[in-house]
Order: sequence, then structure tokens, then C-alpha cells
Amino acid sequence: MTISDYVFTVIVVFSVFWYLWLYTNYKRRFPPLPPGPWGLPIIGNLPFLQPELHTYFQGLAKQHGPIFKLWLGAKLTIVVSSPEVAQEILRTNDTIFANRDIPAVAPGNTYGGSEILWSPYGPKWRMLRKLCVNRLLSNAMLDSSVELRRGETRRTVRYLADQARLGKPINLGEQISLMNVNIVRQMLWGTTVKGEEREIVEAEFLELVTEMNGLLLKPNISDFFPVLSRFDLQGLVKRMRRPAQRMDRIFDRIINQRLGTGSGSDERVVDFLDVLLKVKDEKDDKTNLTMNDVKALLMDMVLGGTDTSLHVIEFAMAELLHNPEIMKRAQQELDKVVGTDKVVDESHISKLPYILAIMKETLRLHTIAPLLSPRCPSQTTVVGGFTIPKDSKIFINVWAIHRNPNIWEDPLKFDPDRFLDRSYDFIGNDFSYLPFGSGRRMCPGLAMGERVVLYNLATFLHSFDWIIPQAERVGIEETFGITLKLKNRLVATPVLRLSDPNLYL
Ligand code: HEM
Repeated sequence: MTISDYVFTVIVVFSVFWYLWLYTNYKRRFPPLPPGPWGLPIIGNLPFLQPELHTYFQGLAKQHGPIFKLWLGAKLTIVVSSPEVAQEILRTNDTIFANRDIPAVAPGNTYGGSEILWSPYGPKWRMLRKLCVNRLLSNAMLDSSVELRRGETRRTVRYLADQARLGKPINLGEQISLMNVNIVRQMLWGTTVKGEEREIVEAEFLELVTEMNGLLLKPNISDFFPVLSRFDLQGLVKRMRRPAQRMDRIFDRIINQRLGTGSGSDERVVDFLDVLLKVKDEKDDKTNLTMNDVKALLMDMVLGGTDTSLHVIEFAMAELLHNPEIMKRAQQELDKVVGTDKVVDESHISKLPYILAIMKETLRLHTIAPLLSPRCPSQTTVVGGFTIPKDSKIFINVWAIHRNPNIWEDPLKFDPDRFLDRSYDFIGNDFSYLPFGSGRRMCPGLAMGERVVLYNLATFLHSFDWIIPQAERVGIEETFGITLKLKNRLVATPVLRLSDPNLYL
């Protein structure tokens, strides 16, 4: 053996040991990626995706376990389907998972990333969120704006009563949708817009919200291959800009009107816009709002508040039409608490445990945000014994957790009683029940969502009996989206329940 052979052998042996040391060290620090189905080169599992993602993921979890991976193009996607792993993400590693995975189309409707929904976890997000929770959506603010919400509900009751007198079936989903959009609009800027202009704004507002939510849902090549996002191959960002700019013009018009008339100069109820303009003028060290931030927060409230409560009420009504004995029990509770000579108001809702149980059971069985809003880890982390790389997309399949037979007895049965016996709440402390998410990024609109759903559901049940027209069938099948929706239209005929006609004014 020459000296160079000797040196070569030492280098090879040293390199092998070095590599083995590095490998074991890496393996000790970073276990493997979660298991998952096989995919094709480059496009991964994309061709096998099914449109109803929540049920598709539920099926895959049965084969691959409570945490599995998919390659959606170049995007590593992790799906979690058990309370234990959800807890590791949403509580143990909450800060690491407090960023959102932002869809490529979102910048088309953002105000430079000033929305709470898309803001990365950091000082700006904290400032906006605090403002939202403490000033806009606090119980004090909700108490002072009861009249804004009440007006819209009474308007809908009047319309339903007219249809009831004519014995006419109505598209209940459509009415709930219109009412809910108007409630949110009222909360945003109250009665700034009046008369004919109000109807124009209402119609445009509903159209824009629907269009923007639809675009957010469209499968987008830019999300699967982020390197291509700058080309916007499907033109979705461009399409999103149009409704976003129209919405921006509505915001501008209303803000200018408000600035022109001055806030608080009349007896008006204080709305979100009053609060935001006041905070903007106050400008302290902690809260420094620009006009862009004001509009971004209005947009947050529009996108977060419109498409959620509406579907909870619609699913609840569909389940009650399907289960008349549960509807009867709810009406008996209402007659006892409210009486038949008064109308429901928001002060009654804390005394209606059965109606609350109906809302909880609706959110369990028909989880409105079935996969929450996807999260994105800010650093590589180990969860459930597997490595979750930085920047992967995380879905928590809350819908599957809510239907897991090991957690919920007879999980497909609509049974509000299960929430009378067990004290589940909405605040995300029990990881088997997460309708509003959990942790730092859980829903800030919980209190408003709860009030809007309970008050309107109670009003619909107290004021009317509901009959299914002969040609109709009550379907409770779901269709997947950013929010879960009823697949088929919900048509029913209202029948007046209260004898005093004044209770329908
Ligand atoms: C019953 C009605 C509602 C349900 C079921 C619901 C559910 C949710 C869920 C599951 C999330 C994601 C939480 C997470 O990732 O952990 C969320 C986020 C959010 N919701 Fe709601 N929501 C409702 C009503 C509202 C209302 C009324 C508003 C505002 C007016 C609102 C505003 C938001 C915002 C801004 C976020 C993003 C929070 C962030 O990223 O920091 N939501 N909601």
C-alpha cells in the first residue's frame, strides 16, 4: 500500500463515518415526513384529489393515520385528523403554526396584506387583532349595536309573514343569506346609506361578496407551483382585482359620506366605521391605523362574517325540518322563556339552552370551516413523531374529528341532547370540538357569530311553523368550500304561529 492509497482509505473511512454521524444526528433531530398515498412525478397527488376535500381526506386518514402528507404539485400538504395531533399544532406549537398559508389569489383583494385573515403572525397582526377583539367585536360593542342587527331580522320577519299569509313557499337559504349580509353591512356602517341608494349598495355588496368568495375557492396552478405564481396563468388574481376594486369604491364612498357628515353628530347607533375612524384619529403608540388598515378591517368583517353565520342557520333549519320533534322541543322552550305575546330579543338567548345545543350540534355535524383556514409553520417542527417542514400547508380536518365514532356516540345522528349533557364550549380548549378553531388564530368573531345565529334561529322558530311543500324534499347533503354549504336549496312555507299581528311588524 502506497502512502497515497493509505491517505485515500483514511479519507473514505472518515467520510463514511462522518456521513453516518450526520445522518443519525439528522434522523434523531428530524424524523421522517408523515406517511401518505403515492403520487406522480412533478404533479404529485393532484390528479387524485376529489372536490369534496373534507370527505376525501377523511378516507385517506383511515388508510394513513391521523397525520398524513400529500404533494399538491410542488406544495407539501399535511392533513391532521385527530384531537391529539390538532392539540400539538394549535396549542403546543401554536406560535410556530400561527401563520396562514395564503392563497395566490388573495393579494388581488388585499390592502397590502393589512387584513387580519392574511397577515403573518407579528406585531401588525397583533395590533389589528386586538383592535378587532377589544373594540369591534367585543361584548360591549355588540350590546350597543343590538338595534342594528334587530332591524334586519324584523325586516325579514315582515317579509316572511307576508309570504305566510299568501301560503307561499320561500327559498329560505336566499332569505337568510340576504338578511345576514345586511346584518354585517349594518354592523359595518349602519344607516349611512339610505333609500334607493341603500338597495343598490345591498345588491352590489351581495354580488361582490359572492364573487370574491367564489374566486378564493377556485383551484389555482399558482398555489400548486408557487414559482409560477408571478405569471398568474389562470388570470385569477386579475379577476379578483375587479370585485375588490368595486368593493373599495363602496368603502370610499361610505367613508367620505361619513367624514362629510361627521360621526356621532346625531343619535345614531355607533357602528364599526365610527370606531375605526375614531381609533385612526387617536393614533397612539400601540395602535397606528392608516385609512388602508380601516378598509382592510372592513374587508375582514365582510369576508369573515357573511358566509359563516348564514350557513349555520341554514343547516340548523334544514336539520330541524328533517327532525320535526326537535323543532317542537325548541319551540316549547321559546314559548316558555319568551312567551307567545312577545317577540324574541337578544336578551333572551342566554336563557335558551336547547337552542344553544342545536347550534352546537349543527356546528359539530356540519362544521362550517371543515378544514379551518390552512396554517403554515414558520419553522421545521416535529409533530406526532413526524417532521413538518417550514412553509408546508396544514389542514386540520375538524369535520372528520367531529364525526369520529371513537369520540362521538352515533356521530351521524343530529342529536342536540349530547350538548346538554356535556359542557363543550366554542373557545377551542377541547380539541374534539373546534367549530371556531383554536389558539392565537381562532375566530375573533365568535361572540358576534353566536349572537347572530342564536337570535335569528330563535326568531324563525318562535314566529313561524315551517312546512315542506309537497314537491320539495329537505336535503341535508353538504358541498365543500371555504365554508361548508347545503348542496340543495332549502325551500319551506312559513306559517304564522303568534296570534297578535303586531308581533310581525
Ligand atoms: C358562526 C359563525 C362563524 C364561524 C363558525 C367561524 C369560524 C371561523 C374559523 C374556524 C376560523 C379559523 C380559525 C383557526 O384557524 O383556528 C375563523 C377565522 C376568522 N373569522 Fe370566523 N367564524 C364565524 C363568524 C365570524 C364573524 C361574525 C366574523 C367577523 C365579523 C369572523 C371573522 C373571522 C376572522 C377575521 C378570522 C381570521 C382570524 C385570524 O386569522 O387571525 N368570523 N372563523
